[in-house]
Amino acid sequence: MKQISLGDGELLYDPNFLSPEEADTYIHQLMEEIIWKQEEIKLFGKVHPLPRKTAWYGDKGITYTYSGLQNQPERWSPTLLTLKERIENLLEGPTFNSVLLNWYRDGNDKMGWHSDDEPSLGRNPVIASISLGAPRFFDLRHKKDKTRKHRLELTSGSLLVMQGELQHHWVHQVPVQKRVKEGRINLTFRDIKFP
Ligand SMILES: O=C(O)CCC(=O)C(=O)O
Ligand SMILES: [Fe+2]
Repeated sequence: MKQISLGDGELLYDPNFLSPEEADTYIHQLMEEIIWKQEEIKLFGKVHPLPRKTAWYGDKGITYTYSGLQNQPERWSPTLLTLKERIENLLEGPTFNSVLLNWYRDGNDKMGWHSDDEPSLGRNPVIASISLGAPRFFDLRHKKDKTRKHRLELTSGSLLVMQGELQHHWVHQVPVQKRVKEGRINLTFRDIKFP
Protein backbone atom coordinates (compact mmCIF):
# COMPACT_ATOMS: atom_id res chain seq x y z
CA MET A 1 0.00 0.00 0.00
CA LYS A 2 1.32 3.38 -1.01
CA GLN A 3 0.65 6.17 1.47
CA ILE A 4 -0.28 9.54 -0.01
CA SER A 5 0.24 12.31 2.53
CA LEU A 6 -2.01 15.23 1.66
CA GLY A 7 -2.06 16.75 5.13
CA ASP A 8 -5.40 16.99 6.97
CA GLY A 9 -6.24 13.41 6.07
CA GLU A 10 -4.74 10.20 4.76
CA LEU A 11 -4.98 8.20 1.55
CA LEU A 12 -3.67 4.69 0.97
CA TYR A 13 -3.50 3.41 -2.59
CA ASP A 14 -2.78 -0.06 -3.95
CA PRO A 15 -3.08 -0.17 -7.76
CA ASN A 16 -2.61 -3.98 -7.71
CA PHE A 17 -5.10 -4.99 -5.04
CA LEU A 18 -6.71 -7.30 -7.65
CA SER A 19 -4.96 -8.80 -10.67
CA PRO A 20 -6.35 -7.77 -14.09
CA GLU A 21 -7.88 -11.27 -14.43
CA GLU A 22 -9.55 -11.06 -11.01
CA ALA A 23 -10.85 -7.58 -11.81
CA ASP A 24 -12.46 -8.85 -15.04
CA THR A 25 -14.06 -11.76 -13.21
CA TYR A 26 -15.48 -9.44 -10.54
CA ILE A 27 -16.87 -7.09 -13.21
CA HIS A 28 -18.77 -9.97 -14.82
CA GLN A 29 -20.02 -11.31 -11.50
CA LEU A 30 -21.19 -7.90 -10.30
CA MET A 31 -22.96 -7.08 -13.57
CA GLU A 32 -24.88 -10.36 -13.12
CA GLU A 33 -25.60 -10.04 -9.40
CA ILE A 34 -26.18 -6.40 -8.64
CA ILE A 35 -29.60 -4.79 -8.84
CA TRP A 36 -28.73 -1.34 -10.22
CA LYS A 37 -31.06 1.58 -9.51
CA GLN A 38 -31.61 4.87 -11.26
CA GLU A 39 -31.95 7.18 -8.28
CA GLU A 40 -33.21 10.72 -8.53
CA ILE A 41 -32.24 13.83 -6.67
CA LYS A 42 -34.45 16.83 -6.03
CA LEU A 43 -32.74 20.20 -6.47
CA PHE A 44 -34.74 23.38 -6.02
CA GLY A 45 -37.97 21.45 -6.50
CA LYS A 46 -36.84 19.87 -9.75
CA VAL A 47 -36.18 16.13 -10.06
CA HIS A 48 -32.99 14.99 -11.80
CA PRO A 49 -31.72 11.46 -12.44
CA LEU A 50 -28.31 10.86 -10.84
CA PRO A 51 -25.59 10.80 -13.53
CA ARG A 52 -24.72 7.14 -12.78
CA LYS A 53 -26.43 3.96 -11.58
CA THR A 54 -26.18 3.04 -7.91
CA ALA A 55 -26.75 0.14 -5.55
CA TRP A 56 -26.57 -0.27 -1.81
CA TYR A 57 -25.80 -3.54 -0.04
CA GLY A 58 -25.09 -4.40 3.57
CA ASP A 59 -26.10 -5.89 6.90
CA LYS A 60 -29.78 -6.13 7.77
CA GLY A 61 -31.21 -3.20 9.66
CA ILE A 62 -28.96 -0.37 8.61
CA THR A 63 -30.17 2.68 6.74
CA TYR A 64 -28.07 5.44 5.30
CA THR A 65 -28.87 8.84 3.85
CA TYR A 66 -26.78 9.50 0.79
CA SER A 67 -27.10 12.63 -1.36
CA GLY A 68 -30.38 13.26 0.43
CA LEU A 69 -31.65 9.75 -0.38
CA GLN A 70 -32.70 7.29 2.33
CA ASN A 71 -31.37 3.86 1.46
CA GLN A 72 -32.32 0.40 2.66
CA PRO A 73 -29.56 -2.02 1.75
CA GLU A 74 -29.95 -5.23 -0.21
CA ARG A 75 -28.40 -8.26 1.57
CA TRP A 76 -24.72 -8.94 0.82
CA SER A 77 -24.17 -10.90 -2.40
CA PRO A 78 -21.48 -13.64 -2.41
CA THR A 79 -19.12 -11.52 -4.52
CA LEU A 80 -19.53 -8.45 -2.32
CA LEU A 81 -18.89 -10.51 0.83
CA THR A 82 -15.70 -11.92 -0.70
CA LEU A 83 -14.44 -8.43 -1.57
CA LYS A 84 -15.34 -7.09 1.88
CA GLU A 85 -13.38 -9.91 3.55
CA ARG A 86 -10.37 -9.41 1.28
CA ILE A 87 -10.21 -5.73 2.25
CA GLU A 88 -10.73 -6.45 5.96
CA ASN A 89 -7.93 -9.06 5.90
CA LEU A 90 -5.56 -6.60 4.23
CA LEU A 91 -6.34 -3.63 6.49
CA GLU A 92 -6.28 -5.68 9.74
CA GLY A 93 -8.56 -3.50 11.85
CA PRO A 94 -11.39 -1.68 10.13
CA THR A 95 -14.58 -3.63 9.41
CA PHE A 96 -17.45 -2.68 7.11
CA ASN A 97 -21.20 -3.24 7.38
CA SER A 98 -22.25 -1.84 4.01
CA VAL A 99 -21.12 -0.97 0.51
CA LEU A 100 -22.28 1.69 -1.91
CA LEU A 101 -21.81 0.80 -5.57
CA ASN A 102 -21.61 3.25 -8.44
CA TRP A 103 -21.73 2.24 -12.08
CA TYR A 104 -20.37 4.91 -14.40
CA ARG A 105 -21.68 3.73 -17.78
CA ASP A 106 -19.16 5.85 -19.69
CA GLY A 107 -17.16 9.06 -19.27
CA ASN A 108 -20.30 11.19 -19.20
CA ASP A 109 -21.36 9.63 -15.90
CA LYS A 110 -19.80 11.38 -12.92
CA MET A 111 -19.97 12.25 -9.25
CA GLY A 112 -19.85 15.87 -8.11
CA TRP A 113 -17.79 17.40 -5.32
CA HIS A 114 -18.75 16.05 -1.91
CA SER A 115 -17.30 14.59 1.26
CA ASP A 116 -18.52 11.42 2.91
CA ASP A 117 -19.10 13.09 6.23
CA GLU A 118 -22.59 11.92 7.17
CA PRO A 119 -22.87 11.81 10.98
CA SER A 120 -23.80 8.10 10.80
CA LEU A 121 -20.27 7.31 9.53
CA GLY A 122 -18.84 8.63 12.77
CA ARG A 123 -15.74 10.74 13.21
CA ASN A 124 -12.83 10.07 10.82
CA PRO A 125 -14.39 7.15 8.93
CA VAL A 126 -12.31 4.58 7.07
CA ILE A 127 -13.78 4.22 3.57
CA ALA A 128 -12.33 1.56 1.25
CA SER A 129 -12.90 2.08 -2.46
CA ILE A 130 -12.40 -0.57 -5.17
CA SER A 131 -12.38 0.43 -8.84
CA LEU A 132 -13.13 -1.95 -11.71
CA GLY A 133 -13.11 -1.23 -15.45
CA ALA A 134 -12.22 2.02 -17.19
CA PRO A 135 -9.66 4.17 -15.36
CA ARG A 136 -11.18 7.43 -14.12
CA PHE A 137 -9.80 10.52 -12.45
CA PHE A 138 -10.49 11.04 -8.76
CA ASP A 139 -9.95 14.64 -7.70
CA LEU A 140 -9.52 15.98 -4.20
CA ARG A 141 -9.74 19.62 -3.15
CA HIS A 142 -9.12 21.11 0.27
CA LYS A 143 -12.26 22.74 1.70
CA LYS A 144 -10.58 25.86 3.13
CA ASP A 145 -7.58 26.28 0.82
CA LYS A 146 -9.02 25.59 -2.63
CA THR A 147 -5.57 25.86 -4.23
CA ARG A 148 -4.67 22.55 -2.53
CA LYS A 149 -5.69 19.89 -5.06
CA HIS A 150 -4.72 16.34 -5.82
CA ARG A 151 -5.63 14.13 -8.81
CA LEU A 152 -5.39 10.33 -8.84
CA GLU A 153 -6.24 8.01 -11.69
CA LEU A 154 -8.04 5.02 -10.21
CA THR A 155 -7.26 1.98 -12.35
CA SER A 156 -9.04 -1.37 -12.60
CA GLY A 157 -8.39 -3.61 -9.61
CA SER A 158 -7.13 -0.76 -7.44
CA LEU A 159 -7.94 -0.12 -3.79
CA LEU A 160 -8.06 3.40 -2.36
CA VAL A 161 -8.54 3.93 1.38
CA MET A 162 -9.67 7.31 2.68
CA GLN A 163 -9.10 7.79 6.39
CA GLY A 164 -8.07 10.12 9.18
CA GLU A 165 -9.55 13.62 8.93
CA LEU A 166 -9.82 13.47 5.13
CA GLN A 167 -13.63 13.79 4.95
CA HIS A 168 -13.54 16.70 7.35
CA HIS A 169 -11.04 18.77 5.37
CA TRP A 170 -11.31 17.62 1.74
CA VAL A 171 -13.99 17.14 -0.91
CA HIS A 172 -13.66 14.69 -3.81
CA GLN A 173 -15.21 14.15 -7.23
CA VAL A 174 -15.18 11.89 -10.28
CA PRO A 175 -15.23 14.36 -13.19
CA VAL A 176 -16.67 13.85 -16.66
CA GLN A 177 -14.11 12.47 -19.14
CA LYS A 178 -15.75 12.70 -22.55
CA ARG A 179 -13.17 10.44 -24.21
CA VAL A 180 -13.91 7.49 -21.89
CA LYS A 181 -16.25 5.08 -23.70
CA GLU A 182 -15.99 2.13 -21.30
CA GLY A 183 -17.83 1.55 -18.05
CA ARG A 184 -16.45 1.59 -14.53
CA ILE A 185 -17.77 0.12 -11.29
CA ASN A 186 -16.74 1.64 -7.98
CA LEU A 187 -17.48 0.09 -4.60
CA THR A 188 -17.06 2.08 -1.39
CA PHE A 189 -17.11 -0.08 1.74
CA ARG A 190 -18.30 1.81 4.80
CA ASP A 191 -19.16 1.20 8.44
CA ILE A 192 -22.41 2.82 9.53
CA LYS A 193 -22.00 3.49 13.25
CA PHE A 194 -25.59 4.14 14.28
CA PRO A 195 -28.09 2.57 11.89
O1 LIG B 1 -16.30 6.48 -7.88
C1 LIG B 1 -15.47 6.86 -7.06
O2 LIG B 1 -14.27 6.60 -7.18
C2 LIG B 1 -15.88 7.70 -5.89
C3 LIG B 1 -17.17 7.31 -5.28
C4 LIG B 1 -17.51 8.18 -4.11
O3 LIG B 1 -16.90 9.17 -3.85
C5 LIG B 1 -18.62 7.80 -3.24
O4 LIG B 1 -19.28 6.80 -3.50
O5 LIG B 1 -18.84 8.51 -2.25
FE1 LIG C 1 -17.34 9.87 -1.86
